[in-house]
Amino acid sequence: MPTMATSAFPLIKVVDIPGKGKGVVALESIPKGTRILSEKPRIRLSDLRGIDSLSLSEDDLYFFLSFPSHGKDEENPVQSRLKHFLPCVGSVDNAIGLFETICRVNHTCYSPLGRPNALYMWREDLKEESNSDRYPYIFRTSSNASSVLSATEDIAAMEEITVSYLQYNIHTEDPFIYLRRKFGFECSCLGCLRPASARQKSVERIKDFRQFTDGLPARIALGGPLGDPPKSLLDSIEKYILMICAEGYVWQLGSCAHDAFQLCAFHGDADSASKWEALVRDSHEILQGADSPADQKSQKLAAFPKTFREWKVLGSQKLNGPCRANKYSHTSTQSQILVDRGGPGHSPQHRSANRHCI
Ligand SMILES: C[S@@+](CC[C@H](N)C(=O)[O-])C[C@H]1O[C@@H](n2cnc3c(N)ncnc32)[C@H](O)[C@@H]1O
Repeated sequence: MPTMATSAFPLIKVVDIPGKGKGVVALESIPKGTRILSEKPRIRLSDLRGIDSLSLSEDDLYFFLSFPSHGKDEENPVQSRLKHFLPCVGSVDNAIGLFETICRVNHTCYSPLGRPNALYMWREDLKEESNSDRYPYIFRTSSNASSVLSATEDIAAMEEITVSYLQYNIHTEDPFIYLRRKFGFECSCLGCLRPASARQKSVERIKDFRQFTDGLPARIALGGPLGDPPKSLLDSIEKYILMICAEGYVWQLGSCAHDAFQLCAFHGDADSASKWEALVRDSHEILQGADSPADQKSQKLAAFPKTFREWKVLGSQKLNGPCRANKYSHTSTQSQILVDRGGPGHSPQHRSANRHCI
């Protein structure tokens, strides 16, 4: 497998990774936000059904068979492998591709003990070439589709590059069980090596988070004497942000911080609203790129919170910017992140009344 040695991309290499088959490591440090690689598929199918009639060259068949298979012996060896490539081959039109290097990237779960340091996505939907030097991870293709691998963390030289096959969505099922059922392998990331009881506690916290966020828009909009006092709701939002980030899902910070922004904007607190939305913007910059519509919207709201369409609809009240959630800004590294295993309300700091907020 080749080392990628072009000036456009950082140096990476496919190597053997104990217990996982092959994997990809960085040969130099890669700053967060870097586009590590964009790659066109080596083999592309319009959908999975095409696999039966696929005639592979000898080279391609050899390549296919170099991937691990978790299928039963009687299964078609190509098909049984394809099943396990699926996380990295989806596209907007459901076409399937097999990528020389991107398909070698292993998985890490989001957990209190770690998280992936990269993300890949298929950028077929974007039709122009990127002209952004500042945000090179935005890849736009004008012709054939590509899959793009971007660093979501600073990656050290010789560190393995991993993604989440479940993308950055939160899952309310134990990922170890889900991955075994769906992709046929037993994940050996640090989160999955925890005892089942510890993994189950994470699942419970994630369900609790999901329940809280599902009910949040209604609670924010209710406001006034019938609803939660806005300060205490804001406090709860921050506690849940801390909890879910401690579970490794740092990308949830963006959507929760936007909820907090709305709450402050509904109550006409420009200063606090702006600070919350700055966290949203940071999140979007890494995940979607600074020229994505989502990021441009949050840049504008952070700079001019009063342009929010429902500005001050619930009156005027001084609230708070982030007090501890800013620790999770994506300029932080994993090691700086506080792990709050107690969940909302369990830590004395969470209950402190006179907090100093940014
Ligand atoms: C898309 S391939 C990744 C490249 C693969 N390791 C190889 O040798 O070509 C997915 C397969 O890699 C292995 N794998 C990926 N992440 C893993 C993990 N966290 N723990 C154990 N095996 C993993 C599993 O065999 C999985 O089916």
